Amino acid sequence: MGAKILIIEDDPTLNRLMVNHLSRLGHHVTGTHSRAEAEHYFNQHEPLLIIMDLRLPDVNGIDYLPQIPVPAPVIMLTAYSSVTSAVKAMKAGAFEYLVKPVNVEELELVVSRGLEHANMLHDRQFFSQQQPQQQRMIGTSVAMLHLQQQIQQMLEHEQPVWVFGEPGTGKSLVARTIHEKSLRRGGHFGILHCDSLPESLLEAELFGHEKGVFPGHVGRKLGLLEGARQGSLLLDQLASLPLSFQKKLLTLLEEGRFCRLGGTRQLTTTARLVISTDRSPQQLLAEQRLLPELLEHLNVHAIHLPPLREHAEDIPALIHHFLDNHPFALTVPKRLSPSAMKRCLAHHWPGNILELQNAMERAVLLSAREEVIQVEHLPFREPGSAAPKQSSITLAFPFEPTLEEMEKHYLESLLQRYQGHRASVANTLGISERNLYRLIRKYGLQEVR
Ligand SMILES: Nc1ncnc2c1ncn2[C@@H]1O[C@H](COP(=O)(O)OP(=O)(O)OP(=O)(O)O)[C@@H](O)[C@H]1O
Repeated sequence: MGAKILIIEDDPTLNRLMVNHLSRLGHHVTGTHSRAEAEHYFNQHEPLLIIMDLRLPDVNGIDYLPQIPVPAPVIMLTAYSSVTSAVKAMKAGAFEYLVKPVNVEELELVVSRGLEHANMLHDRQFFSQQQPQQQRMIGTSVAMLHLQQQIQQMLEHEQPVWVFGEPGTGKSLVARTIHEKSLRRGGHFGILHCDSLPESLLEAELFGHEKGVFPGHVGRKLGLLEGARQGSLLLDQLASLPLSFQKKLLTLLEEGRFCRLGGTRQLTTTARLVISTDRSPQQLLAEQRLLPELLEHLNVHAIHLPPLREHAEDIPALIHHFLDNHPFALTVPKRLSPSAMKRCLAHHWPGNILELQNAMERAVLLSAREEVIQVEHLPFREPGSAAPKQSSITLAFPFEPTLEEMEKHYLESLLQRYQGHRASVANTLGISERNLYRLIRKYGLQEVR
C-alpha cells in the first residue's frame, strides 16, 4: 500500500524526478518547493515520510528540522560539497541523507528504510496508547474505603505486608498500589509467581544465577531479590511453595544474605516484601501449608480483601471502569442496559473482580458495534434459572467418586467442550484463568487443547 510522502526541494527538475519515480512505486507523493508551500501542505496532510533539501529559498533545512509539525522521519538532500552540513543535519535529528545528484536506486532504498522506520514509530505510539492506563482502585463502599485506609497505613513503615482474599479480589493490584504510593516507587516491582514454576527455577528467579549454571543461559542473571533491592517484591501465592523452600526463604530473611546459584559472593537485599495468598495466614498454618517460623519472623501486617459479593455497591462503578478502559478502546463506547445491570447486581461473582472484568471484556466483543450491552451478552444466567439444555454435562462413574475425581472429570469435560479455550472454561467455572491453570496442572490435563 502506498504511503504519503512529502518532498520539499526547490530544484524543479529534481523535484519532478523524485515525485514521478516514487509515484510509480505506488506512493502518494506531493512536491513542494519551499517552507511556505510545505506549511500549506501540513495544514491539511500528515505525511509518513519527508524528503527535504538542506538549502531552501526561505529557510535553512537544519533550522527548519525541529520545527516540522509532524512526527515523520526526514531524509535530507545535500550537495556533495556540504556533506559536513548533512552530518550536522543527522545530529539535529534527520533520519538519513542523500547526496545530489540523486541516484534513484539509492533513493528507493533510503525511502523504503525511512518508511519502515516511520511504521515502527507509529506502531510504538499505537501500542503505548493501548497500554492500560495507570491502574486505579475503584470503589467507594465502606469495605473499599477501609482498604484504602489500610494501604495508607502500610506507607508509614516498611514491614512486610500479607494480602489475602479469594481469587480475583485484587491482591496483586493492592500490592502494586502499595509499591507505587510508597517512597520505593522509583525502584522495581518484582513478582515471583510461586505456583507457576518448579522449585529449581523459582530459586533461580529469586536468587539469580551465575554464568553457566543453566545450559543455554550464557550470562549471569540477576534474581528478583537483587532487582527489587530499592523496590518491592511480591511473593504471589506464597503457600504454594513447598515447606522446604519456605525454610530457605526463612534462612535468607534471618541472615539477610544470599548467593546467586553457582556463586559464592554474599549479597544482601532490602526489597520490601508483599505476600499474597487466597487464605489467611492462620488458615494456612492450620492446613500446614505455611512454616510457622516464617510467619513469626515476617511479623506481617495483614490486609484482607473482601469478596465482591460483600461490596456489591461497587459493581456499577467497576463496570463503568472496565467498559471505559477495555483493551478495545477504539471501538464504540459501551454501556449496560438496565436489565443487564440488574443481572450483574444479582450475580454471585465467585471469581470476584477478575470475573467481572472478564465478563465485561467478553460482553464488549459479543455486542460488537452495538452501544448497549444486553443480558444475552453476559456470560451467566439469572440466579435460579435452569441451565439451557445444550449445556448439560453428564458425569458418569462406575463407582462413587470423590470430590476431586468429580472436579477432574468436570474440568476435562469443559476443556473438551470449549476445545481447550481457557477463558471460556474459567468463565463457566467462575474462577480466574490463573486458578484454572493451577487446576489443569494439578490434574495433569495440560495436553488437552
Ligand atoms: N478495586 C479495583 N478497581 C479496579 N480494578 C480492580 C480492582 N480490584 C481488582 N481489579 C482488577 O481486577 C483484576 C484482578 O485483580 P488481581 O489480579 O489483583 O486479583 P488477585 O486477587 O491478585 O487474583 P488471583 O487470585 O487470580 O491472583 C485485575 O485486572 C485488577 O486490575
